[in-house]
Amino acid sequence: MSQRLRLQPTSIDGVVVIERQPIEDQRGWFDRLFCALELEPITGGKPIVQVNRSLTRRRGTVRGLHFQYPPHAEIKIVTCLQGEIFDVAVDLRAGSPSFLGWHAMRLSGENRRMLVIPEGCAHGFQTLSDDCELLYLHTSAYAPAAEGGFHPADPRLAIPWPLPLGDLSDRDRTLPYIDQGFGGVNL
Ligand SMILES: Cc1cn([C@H]2C[C@H](O)[C@@H](COP(=O)(O)OP(=O)(O)O[C@H]3O[C@@H](C)C(=O)[C@@H](O)[C@H]3O)O2)c(=O)[nH]c1=O
Repeated sequence: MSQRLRLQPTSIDGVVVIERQPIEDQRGWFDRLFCALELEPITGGKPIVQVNRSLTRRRGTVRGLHFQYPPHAEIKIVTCLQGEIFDVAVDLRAGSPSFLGWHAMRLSGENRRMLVIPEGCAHGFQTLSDDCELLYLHTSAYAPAAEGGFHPADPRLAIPWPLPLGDLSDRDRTLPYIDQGFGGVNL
């Protein structure tokens, strides 16, 4: 089977960039978004159990930083189908050598990059254009009672959002900063 998904590690264990290699001909293109076999090194064979899509209308909007606590911890594969975002994965895993470290990069409909957010890591993004459409693949179903989150402007993380923080949801506006006593997520 042809490889269409190229995996590139980052400095954070488990945070992986997936570069899609679409097939083009005179009609247009054919673009593989997921392949259980090619992505087995990432999912460890865990099935994708939910697929979600979101639209964010305004440039500068921030969503996040969100994660789910065990037993609903999830691997999340994030794709920007339309527009451009600044996407961030934050390592919250207890005992991780990169605890509270983060990886940030631009994802867009044009660059066809996807970011893998492993279990125990938070995810957030800022839209760099209007009308950004995202697609998420999840290894765990949405479990509101297991949701965790930290404020995107957390001073300990100091994430360099490219634009002033625009629209935030009511929930995200009230997310806490990381407490000094936070020991991380135990998986
Ligand atoms: C995340 C989620 C939300 N919802 C509901 C709850 C709420 O009424 C509405 C909007 O939810 P939120 O405000 O949490 O949506 P949003 O702030 O876009 O949440 C998302 O943020 C990014 C950063 C992620 O990584 C996603 O996994 C998810 O947490 O949709 C679901 O039904 N299923 C879901 O999986």
